[in-house]
Amino acid sequence: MGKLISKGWRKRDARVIMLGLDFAGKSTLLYKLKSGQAVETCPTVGFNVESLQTPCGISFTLWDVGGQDTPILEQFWLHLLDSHHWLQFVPL
Ligand SMILES: Nc1nc2c(ncn2[C@@H]2O[C@H](COP(=O)(O)OP(=O)(O)OP(=O)(O)O)[C@@H](O)[C@H]2O)c(=O)[nH]1
Ligand SMILES: [Mg+2]
Repeated sequence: MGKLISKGWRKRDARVIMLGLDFAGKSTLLYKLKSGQAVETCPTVGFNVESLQTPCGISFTLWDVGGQDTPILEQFWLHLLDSHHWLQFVPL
């Protein structure tokens, strides 16, 4: 995200998908960024979505995807793979 906030970046909004194994700390990071505080989390079923704005006016939509294998997560991946719109935000 630091790169997006740097001077040369002109787009004013970004969508970020947070991926990682279960218990890696994704939701903790999401809510820390959102509220500035460490919050107690539960294992994510499906995904959490939060929006936040930096002081310099860049909007982020953060998708925190649960690391555990669930049918909801499978649906999410199918939706992601079906959508070129989302694929452009997946780092390679
Ligand atoms: N020591 C330490 N513990 C952390 C840190 N970040 C998260 N945790 C703890 O790790 C556990 C899992 O954190 P979550 O944020 O729920 O992990 P997650 O990646 O969202 O897990 P899933 O939702 O199952 O995919 C929690 O008990 C957190 O308190 C960290 O930086 N240091
Ligand atoms: Mg989680």
